[in-house]
This record gives sequence, C-alpha cells and structure tokens, in this order.
Amino acid sequence: MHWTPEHAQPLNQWPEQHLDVSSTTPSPAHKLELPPGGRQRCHYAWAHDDISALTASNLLKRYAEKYSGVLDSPYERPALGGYGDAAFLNGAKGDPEPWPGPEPPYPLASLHEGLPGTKSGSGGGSGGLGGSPVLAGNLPEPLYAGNACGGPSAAPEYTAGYGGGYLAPGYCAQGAAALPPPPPAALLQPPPPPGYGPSGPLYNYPAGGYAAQPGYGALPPPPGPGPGSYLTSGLPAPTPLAAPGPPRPAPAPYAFPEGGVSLKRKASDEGADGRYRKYVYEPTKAPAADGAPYPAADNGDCRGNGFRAKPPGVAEEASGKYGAGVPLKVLGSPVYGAPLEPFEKFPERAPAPAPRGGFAVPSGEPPKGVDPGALELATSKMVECGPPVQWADVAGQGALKAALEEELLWPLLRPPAYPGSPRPPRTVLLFGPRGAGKTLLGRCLATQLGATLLRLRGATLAAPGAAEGARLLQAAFAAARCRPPAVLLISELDALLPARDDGAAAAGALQAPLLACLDGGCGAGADGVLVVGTTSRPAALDEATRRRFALRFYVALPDGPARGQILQWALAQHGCALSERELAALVQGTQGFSGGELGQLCQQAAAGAGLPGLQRPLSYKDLEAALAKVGPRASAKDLDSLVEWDKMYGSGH
Ligand SMILES: Nc1ncnc2c1ncn2[C@@H]1O[C@H](COP(=O)(O)OP(=O)(O)OP(=O)(O)O)[C@@H](O)[C@H]1O
Repeated sequence: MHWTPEHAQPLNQWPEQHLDVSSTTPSPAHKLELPPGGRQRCHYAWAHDDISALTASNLLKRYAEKYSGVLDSPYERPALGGYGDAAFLNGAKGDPEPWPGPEPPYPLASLHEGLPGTKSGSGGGSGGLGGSPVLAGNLPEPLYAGNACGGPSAAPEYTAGYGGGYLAPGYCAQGAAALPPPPPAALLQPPPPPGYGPSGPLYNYPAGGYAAQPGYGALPPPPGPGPGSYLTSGLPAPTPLAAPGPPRPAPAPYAFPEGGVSLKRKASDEGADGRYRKYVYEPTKAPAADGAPYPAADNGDCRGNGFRAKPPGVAEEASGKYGAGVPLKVLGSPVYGAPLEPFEKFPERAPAPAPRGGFAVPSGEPPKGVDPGALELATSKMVECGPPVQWADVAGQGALKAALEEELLWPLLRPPAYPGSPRPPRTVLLFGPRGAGKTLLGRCLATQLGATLLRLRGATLAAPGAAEGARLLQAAFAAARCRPPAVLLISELDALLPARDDGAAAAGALQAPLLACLDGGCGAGADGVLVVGTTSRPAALDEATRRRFALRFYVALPDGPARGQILQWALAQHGCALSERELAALVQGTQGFSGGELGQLCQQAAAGAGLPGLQRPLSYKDLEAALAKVGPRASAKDLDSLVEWDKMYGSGH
C-alpha cells in the first residue's frame, strides 16, 4: 500500500490508533499503514518497522517505570529538560539523533536500585502518574538534586528551586494540560503480588484499579481540583488564611484623652469608663423582716437620686449618654451596714420610708425644733427625681472625677481601717465658673452613693428673707437627716454669705444658720448626709465657711475634647449631626465656653433655625450665627482668680 496524504495524520494520534499495546502480535494496520517516510520523519521509537509491538510495549513499560521512578524517587527531580529523554514525555524525542535502538540509553532498572527510600517494586505507588505525574507521589523528605542518571548525588545539595517546601514553582505551575500524556494504564500497574497472577495475556487487572496491598501501601488519592489536590498525603495542606473579620468600628470622635493632665491622672482617666463603673451597685435588696438598716428603694418611688429601683435581678440598660449599649446593673442604694461593704458613715438606724409624692414623715417623730411645714416643703420642693448621672455623663474632668472618687467616695463607702480612723469627709465644695458642671457632678455623687438628693439654691433661700431662708435651710438639713443616705446640694453658696455684693437682703444673715446647719447637719449626729456646696465665687467665702468644707475641688471649664462631646450630645437633642470637620471648627470656636454655655449655643442655633414644629435641621451655619449671640461669660480675670484660689485653698487634684 502506498502512502497517501490522508495517511498524514497527526503523529501523536498514530500510536493510539494503530498500536495495540495489549497484543503480542503486531497489528496489521501497524504494518500496513506506516507512512513510507515515517522511518525518516517519525521520531517515535516504536514507529520503526523493525520494532515489534511487544518491544514497543516493553519500551513503554520501561519508560513508564523509569518515569515513575523519577517521580517516586526521594531525591529531587531535575527539571524535565535535564533528562536526556525529557522530550519523550511529550510524545517525541527531542534529540535530533536517531533513537539509538530498542533499549534505552541507560538501564532503567538502576534508577530504583540502591536509592534509599525507594519503594519496593518498580511501579509501586505510582498511582498518581496518570493524573498529575509530576506532582503526585509521596515526597516524604526534602529533595536533593539527583545525578544525571537519576541517582543520588554524592553530597546532597539543594537545587535553586528548593524552597523548603516540596512544591517548587517549577512543579506546581504545570497544569494538567502541560503534562505529558500518561502511558497506557495497563503499563502503570505494579507487578502483581503473589497470588495475583495475570489472568490475561499480559496484565489483566480489574478495571476498577488495583486494590491496595500491604506491601505497596495505599495509592495516593487521585488529585482533585484545587491546590490541595497537589499535595501528597504525607504533606499537610496549607492552612487557609483566616477570613477577615468584620471591620473594626472607628473610634468615636473626640475620644482622645484629655490634655494637660499628669500621667497619674491620665492613667486614672483611662479607666474612666471602666473603673468608675465599679460604683454601679447591685439592686437594693428589700429590707429584712427584722429590720434591715435602710428601706429598700425598690418600691418604685423616687429617692431623689434619680433611681427608680426595679425588682431585684432586673437588669437595666445604661441610659447615660456614654453608656448607650453598655449593660449596667441596676443602680440603687447600696445596702449600707451590710457585712461586706459596711458604711460607717451611714450606720444602722430605723428605716426611712421613701417619699410618696411629697414629704414622707419618718416613722419616728419629726426632728425637734424643725417646723413640720418647712420640712414638708423642703422635701417636696428639694428632693430631685432627675435621671441618674453616671461618671460617663460628665464630659472630661477625668482628674477631678478620679479625685472625687478616691478622696470622697471611697472613704465614705469603705469601713475605717482601724478604730479611731479620721472621719471621712462629709462636706465638699465644688467651685468653678458658671455652668462648668458643678451641679452635674453633685448629682453624679448622689448617684454613685445611691443617696437621696436634695437640692437648694442659695439665691432661692435668700430671696424670701433671712427668717424664711433660715427656716428652709434648717428644714433641708432635717429632711436630709431623715432620709439617709442623702446628698444635700447647695448651689450658689455664695448667695448666703455677706460678701455678696448684689445687695440681697438676706445675704449675710443666712451665714450663721448655714454654719450651724453644717456643724449640726454634718456633725457627729448627722451620719449619712453629704453636703455638696457649689459656688462660682469661692473668694466670697469667709474662712469659717471655707473651713466647714473638708474638700474643695476646682471644676474647670471643659477642654477641647470635652467641648466636642458636650456639643455632640447637645446637638443630638436637636437632631443635628455635624461633620467631623465642622465639629472640630466649632470646638475651636467655643474656647472658653462652659458646658452650660455650649448648651445655650445649641438652643440659640435651634431658635434661629425656625419656629418649633417648622424647624429645619440644624446646620453649621445656624451654629455660626448663634456664636455671634452666645459667648463665654467667664473672663480671663475670673478664671485666673479661680485658679489662684484653688492653689491656695483647693484640695488639689
Ligand atoms: N462636663 C460636662 N459634661 C456634660 N454636661 C455638662 C458639663 N458641664 C456642664 N454641663 C451641662 O451644662 C449645664 C450646666 O451645668 P451645671 O448646672 O452643672 O453647671 P454649674 O457649674 O453648676 O453652674 P452654676 O455655677 O451656674 O450653678 C448642664 O446642662 C450640664 O449638663
């Protein structure tokens, strides 16, 4: 038969179609359809006429074994091109010289012989050859470069591709398409173990594959999709990267620490959110039948400290501006006198009932010498039922808050270290510019102590006249003593003193009653009452009055970060949220403003934005316009004198 062009089919298809490798006899087609010029042009070794099918089959088998041995060798495989017959793996010998003959240029058997770690059996464990021949196979040890014959090098040396891992890029990068076509599956089967003799003419193993035998070990799992499939069973799969977590919340603006405080105080400030929370008490327990020290505040009535006690165990969300989302325990009066936290200042005494819509007369007789009418008036008018104030509700003032906690609250709430310990302070003076937050801090103290809060203003006391003012003053102290623990907050203290220069009629006339009340109300017989006086003119206090206040703390104007917080809180009430830049500009423009003045500024801006009900959202321009009308009241001179007074008489913090 002559060769015609239709015989010129792709060479790489030819062996599959024309060579029956399972047959021991040459295929007639093989003999007949060989292209005449194939001997010169075809580079397939088995394409020679003088190579029988059996020889070709053996050749294929040997190359398969060699190839398998290369793959299975514990030594590093050189790059494919390094092998003399590398091109053979792609179906054609790249060597321009004619194929030397039916035998390979070097004995294939030697490849496996003498190599440490070589598997027993020439084809053992080469199951990965058909799928990913380069990457399959167990590679239990680091690979060394082999010599030209695939044997071990004299000295182990790492190839450039050795990177400490088994998957050098040169290997991993090869996709299945780039890999050589697998040799016929029948040739890849390992020799049958004893008892598994071939039943067919050549190898007639079950189609499902050769079952794993003890001597050969289990075949590695077939490579599957994904990079993990390239790893042999002996290699750990790479640890997948952890999925990125949810984005961290951006820090709240103006949460940076206060400037201008000492390191010690800064450390205290850092704990402002956490450490001050330890003054969150357990719910007040109901008084025991045998008469617990103080009545429980869990009857839902107002005790004047902002608490509306809840049934025991009912948790309460913090309602403070800072505390949103922070679950806090129920606030309530601590169980004073309890063995774990005795409060020497608030010793056991007859339970005082909570006020019910006005003054609730204690179970005993009203204090002697006190007008019952005034007592009722004081209680009904002075007991404050505002919301509790937490430390976090006071912007800034970190150092002051720490000092109040350490020097006032801790001594009040902890038992004396030893008998004869000095009495804890029961009077504190908070002085500073108007609107700086003195009253706010007084309310916060009442909250922290779980005390009833009674509040009276000096100007209100002085207005009706000296006699009436004195009567009210006494009644307020009496009411506080009747309702321990209690905080009596007297703001504008200077209004009661003679140094007042506005000509108030009662000014000065109330000083003596005040001193008497302070001595009596906070003396030995007045346990359970803390008097908090506030003033913006401490210099007006005479020495006698000043000395009645054991502690004197300066409440300074809010600094930048605190102003930012106060502004944010105030603007939020008007439904306005400025951008960070606008807020920064506003903070810059409100230097010297007190907290009260910042609140006024926002109210002014809201008023400028329109009538209530028709109001449009507040904008930065409204606030800019309001800045022209609202300004800081405290002059530099006032502030200087306050600082001077603090240096001389302040408790320092
Ligand atoms: N540091 C602050 N944090 C939050 N709010 C503040 C702060 N300082 C002041 N305020 C707010 O400003 C307003 C006035 O505060 P406060 O009445 O406590 O000032 P004051 O110093 O007692 O004033 P005055 O001397 O006139 O009695 C209140 O609404 C208060 O909530």
